[in-house]
Amino acid sequence: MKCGIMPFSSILFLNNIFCTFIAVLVAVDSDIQTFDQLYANGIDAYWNEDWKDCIHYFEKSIKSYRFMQDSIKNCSKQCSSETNSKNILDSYHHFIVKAACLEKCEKEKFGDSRKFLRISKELHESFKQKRLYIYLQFAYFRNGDFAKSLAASHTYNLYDPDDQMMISNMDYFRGHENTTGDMFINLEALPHQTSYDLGIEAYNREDYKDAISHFEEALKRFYEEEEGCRALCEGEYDVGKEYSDIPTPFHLQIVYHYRDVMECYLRCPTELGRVSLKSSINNYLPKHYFFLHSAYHHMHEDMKASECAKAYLLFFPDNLFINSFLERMKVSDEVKARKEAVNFQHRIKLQSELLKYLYQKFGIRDYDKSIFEIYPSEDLENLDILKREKASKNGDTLQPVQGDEASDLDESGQSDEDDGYNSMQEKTNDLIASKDSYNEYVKNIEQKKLLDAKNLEERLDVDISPLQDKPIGRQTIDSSYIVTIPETSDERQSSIAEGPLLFENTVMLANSTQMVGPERFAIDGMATENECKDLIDLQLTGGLFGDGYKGRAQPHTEHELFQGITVHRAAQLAADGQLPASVAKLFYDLSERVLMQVKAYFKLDELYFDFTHLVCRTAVKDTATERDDLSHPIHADNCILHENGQCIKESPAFTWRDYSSILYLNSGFDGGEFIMTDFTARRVMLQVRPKCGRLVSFSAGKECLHGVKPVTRGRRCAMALWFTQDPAQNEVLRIEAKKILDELIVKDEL
Ligand SMILES: O=C(O)CCC(=O)C(=O)O
Ligand SMILES: [Fe+2]
Repeated sequence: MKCGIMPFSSILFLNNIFCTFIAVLVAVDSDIQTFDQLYANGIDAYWNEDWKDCIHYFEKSIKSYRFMQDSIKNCSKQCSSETNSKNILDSYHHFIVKAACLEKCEKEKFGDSRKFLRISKELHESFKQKRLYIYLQFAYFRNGDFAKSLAASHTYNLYDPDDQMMISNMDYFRGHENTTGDMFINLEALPHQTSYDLGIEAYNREDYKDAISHFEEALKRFYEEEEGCRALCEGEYDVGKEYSDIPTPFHLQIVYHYRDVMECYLRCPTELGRVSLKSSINNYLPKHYFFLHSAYHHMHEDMKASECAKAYLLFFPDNLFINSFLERMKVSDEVKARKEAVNFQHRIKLQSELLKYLYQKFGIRDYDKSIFEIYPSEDLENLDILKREKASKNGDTLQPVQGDEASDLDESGQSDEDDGYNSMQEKTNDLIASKDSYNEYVKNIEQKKLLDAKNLEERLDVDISPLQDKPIGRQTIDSSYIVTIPETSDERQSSIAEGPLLFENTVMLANSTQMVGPERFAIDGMATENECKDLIDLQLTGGLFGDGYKGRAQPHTEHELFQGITVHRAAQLAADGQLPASVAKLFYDLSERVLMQVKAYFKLDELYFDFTHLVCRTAVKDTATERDDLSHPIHADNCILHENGQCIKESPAFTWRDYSSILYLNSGFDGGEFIMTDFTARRVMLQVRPKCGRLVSFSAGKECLHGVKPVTRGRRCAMALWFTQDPAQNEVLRIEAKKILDELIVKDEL
């Protein structure tokens, strides 16, 4: 027999993994066959190009393996409930009862000989590593079973995305005319992960009811699987063989075995979060509780939200966000963390302590430390990032899809079925003070806008037809009625404010009406010249090229370089002594001031940070001054602008963002005006020239399509801030940053 395997798309040879398999036995139904017989038969058939037989034997191996695993899990479950020892970790009584029970149960399932259950580590590994699918995909393919071959390739590709052979197979399938979306089946999908993924999907859709039911199901399945995983840990150890060269007196043998079993136990929670060969979802179990807490809170089931919040704290007791939730809701001590989470944590703690004790007693120092770090550090920012990751998975964030314009919008720019503006109002209604009068006001503005838009349509003297074949959002033309917010604030001082100005030295530039649309304003004087200068210095010292755009330094245009820094990074740099703490603090404080002003102006009860970014756009030297692109294409901040003019709240948009602000830090560059367009995303209706301390703020939906004109000379710096009304989206890294800064300030004061 030759050891090798062929991909169907090339004649590459892969070392035959099965050459090293050791003979083991397994029994399935009454048809007793060894695993190696099944394999050997499968492989023989493979090389004889007898695809039917090959498939038959391999499928049977998979079935047998699953049957064996399920049986062990079931026996263990059954036998655990037969013993009721209080002190499970020590009780010999418990061992004897359970061992006798297992013996009986397994005998019933597998027949007389316990050796049927033996399976070599190598073979076990190959099952775990799904290597069978490498063979199967080819056998299916040659047997003419296109869909199954695709599914087998897909299954292995998910498990080992770096495997070149499977990558080329998948390329082949994707380009094939017979391929349909429903053929991409993961034959090894884990039910608990499937539920978890559905939960995340529902959560991102803001369908919290659905999210709850998926996450609850995922949790239930997680605990069942975790129990099963531990049962397999108990079942797979071959005493005597591993330690054959060491004298193994009774107690020592038990301890050695027990050590292996406990190591295996403690790996279970991580293994259950495994999505591929190299990656596992971080903090898989705690995340269930975080999302459940948030989803229940959205559904106003605050008791359940609190129980999940407390369950989350069992893993990460210092989480500021959850702690502040419990404080805010005044949750009493009577409310306890979810029971299953308490039990889980308790058991993990006991097992870890016992294993550590064992290592210590035996002087073992070179153990795998990660075993005790199941949930090593909180990556809660990743819950935030999780969405961002999803959001930017398809490349650029918030860039409109390219294509021809084919607008099916009505004159108001709103499509019938997707009225983001109204639904955002619905969402925030209960949060807005003096709701009715405010709504009345918004309705008036909206009506006025409709009228204006209609009138403008008739009066516009510009022809947009040459732009029709260009992607929406990348080019604009000025309307003949473009409103330019003046350079100096004096002309606008008489504007009527919608909410109060909070800070001294600030002056109103323009309110919503003057900015020709709902929910927008511009204010001057939010930062002093010195503050602007310090922040620009901070940006230039600590800013990263392409920050926020996956390191792409030219995310929007090849004519400019984009650099950014977050509050968290600024705080970290200050902690490392690379920046003055006072400047990092200024960044934090100034952004805080902006939030307060936005909240006051729009009369909001609650507003949270989603993301804050200090950014500079620098014109590349000798670049064209006559540019027909934009520094930042026209977009909305919480929906995807499609070529038909619709802006849909869907991934990869940051759908939870409700308000946006830009605090400008300088002038003295060419171009770079902030612009707002009408619903076509082509006609500029409003223009603001940046300058130090000038703040522009607006709602993040499709009612505020905006962008930046090309910066043709110099550097344009600004603080961009996005806010949300959803407490679950409160930016966790910012809370971290505050912690770092507070510590630094205290140190400075000492
Ligand atoms: O810098 C500006 O004026 C606007 C930037 C912007 O709209 C964004 O980053 O989403
Ligand atoms: Fe924006």
